[in-house]
Amino acid sequence: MTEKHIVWHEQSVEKKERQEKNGHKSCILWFTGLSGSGKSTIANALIRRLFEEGKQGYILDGDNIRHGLNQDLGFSPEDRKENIRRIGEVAKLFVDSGTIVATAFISPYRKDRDLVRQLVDKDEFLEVYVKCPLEVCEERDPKGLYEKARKGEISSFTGIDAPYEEPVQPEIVIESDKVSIEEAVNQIVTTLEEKQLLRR
Ligand SMILES: Nc1ncnc2c1ncn2[C@@H]1O[C@H](COP(=O)(O)OS(=O)(=O)O)[C@@H](OP(=O)(O)O)[C@H]1O
Ligand SMILES: Nc1ncnc2c1ncn2[C@@H]1O[C@H](COP(=O)(O)OP(=O)(O)O)[C@@H](O)[C@H]1O
Repeated sequence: MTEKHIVWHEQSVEKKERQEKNGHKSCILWFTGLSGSGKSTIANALIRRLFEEGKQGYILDGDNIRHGLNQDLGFSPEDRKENIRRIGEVAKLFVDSGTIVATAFISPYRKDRDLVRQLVDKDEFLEVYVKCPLEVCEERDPKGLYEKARKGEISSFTGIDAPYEEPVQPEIVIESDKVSIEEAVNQIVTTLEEKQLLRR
């Protein structure tokens, strides 16, 4: 690789100072799960709850990011890897800004998720597995994509003809076919409290 003449610049305001000002720690809540499992719905309900309690939160959502930052990427394993790598780097910047960032990407490959985990401190990454049987996701089919995938109109669709690797030791498991959206939010808030992330 050619030498890159670039130097890391420290900022005048540190992460710790931002966290102190916000009154809570910052972290990545990495939602993963099949399309239609409820990642986006639960992340939105959570960030709304945190917002109403005066906490700084933000969502990075698969569909939105693929409209802009990652519009050059498709759904091959290599493109999904690059998708997750870039999101990981962006999420890390949000952590540095003092924000609780919720990311809602299928992120089907364990290795790609683990690479993001390694980007931040140990207590700054929480994997949130939104577990939901394929049949339930397919029945929900909020965007009609499973139907298209079954008809062969979309190829390499996760759960149909592309793999999803379940997390091995996620910090949080939400069984979205068994708990309500509100219960899911409570479950995440409880974990954040237990890990002392909602305090300075
Ligand atoms: N082939 C294929 N496989 C899976 N998903 C597909 C595909 N094509 C389009 N979509 C739509 O894109 C959303 C998933 O994007 P992600 O960036 O989360 O995917 S990944 O993490 O890179 O695997 C996913 O959105 P969610 O339903 O929010 O998960 C789909 O709406
Ligand atoms: N307990 C639940 N948790 C999350 N979503 C649920 C739940 N029950 C039903 N749903 C519905 O399932 C769909 C999930 O879609 P979405 O949040 O876009 O999933 P994803 O982001 O994982 O693709 C939504 O239409 C949502 O209203």
